[in-house]
Amino acid sequence: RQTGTVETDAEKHDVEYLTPISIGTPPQNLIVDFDTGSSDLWVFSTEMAAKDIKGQAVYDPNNSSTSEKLQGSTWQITYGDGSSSSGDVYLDTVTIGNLTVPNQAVEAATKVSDEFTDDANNDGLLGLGFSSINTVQPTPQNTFFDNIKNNLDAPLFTADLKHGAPGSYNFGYIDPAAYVGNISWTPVDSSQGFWSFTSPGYAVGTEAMRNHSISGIADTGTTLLLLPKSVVKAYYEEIQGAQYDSNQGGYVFPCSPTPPDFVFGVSDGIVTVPGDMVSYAPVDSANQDCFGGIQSDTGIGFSIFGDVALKTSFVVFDAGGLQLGWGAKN
Ligand SMILES: O=C([C@@H]1CCCNC1)N1CCCCC1
Repeated sequence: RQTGTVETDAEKHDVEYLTPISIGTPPQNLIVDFDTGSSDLWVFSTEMAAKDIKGQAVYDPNNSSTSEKLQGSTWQITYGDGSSSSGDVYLDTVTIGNLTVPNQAVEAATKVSDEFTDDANNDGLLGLGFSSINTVQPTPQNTFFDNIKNNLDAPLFTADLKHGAPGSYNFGYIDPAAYVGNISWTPVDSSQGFWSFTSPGYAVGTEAMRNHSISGIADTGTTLLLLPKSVVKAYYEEIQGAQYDSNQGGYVFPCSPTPPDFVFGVSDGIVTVPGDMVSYAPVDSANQDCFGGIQSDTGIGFSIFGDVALKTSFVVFDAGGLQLGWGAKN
């Protein structure tokens, strides 16, 4: 039985968190976005048109003595923000930190949408959702975590994402030095392939908790905290000058004073998103108005607890107990 750890770094404004992995023999080093909201491990590859690659590292299966083409298999994924990618599939050795899966399905991209081409530092995605939503056809493939979880001391991983500082993903153990107090546990519904849970309520600033349950997914691959329209409206009503700005595509408000905290319940505990983390990023160089880190989940059908929520906590993704644990960071 094993455990592993790997450092993850925040891009500008914590828009995404990028983590090094290696693929093949000899190892090819790529830096990818660990995404608990999807379940494909796909990478930029030598099979793509040169015009679609702008600075990314690529996987070259022909340069790996351990790659094996999964004949006849293809994949295609479209994300909630409209971005997409597709390609074919190899089995190859994948290593994260000190953990290795010898025959991991590596989805080599032949095409990616502009959002990925224009994201120079991101070489692909590593899905940490449930394998039931892997897009490989005709036979869906397992995620890295599903392939290794039975070799781990415990079938779980943890995400310790930080604001503008390196964080870490750990596999197989809960680091007692990473959190203080008790971890609040809540059951996960994995039927849609996501780490889905229901928060019993929320509060704005120092107000009393409102009994308004919010169902959503813990998604390390989504930047913001996307909540029901009614909750978002109640929050921004407490900020002088906050308004929905159709040009920016979301709520914008004066960068100072610091907005109120947003608190949401997790079973017997609470998670506090500090006001200065709700203030996501200035909308212009004048730095007067800020784009909100809390926006509406309209049209998705459930909320998305993205990085704005996750980076406040030490989060345990427990596939054994099918539960999420939220702990206060040390
Ligand atoms: O495409 C996504 C997200 C996009 C950002 C990265 N994580 C996956 N989904 C999650 C929400 C429901 C629709 C699918």
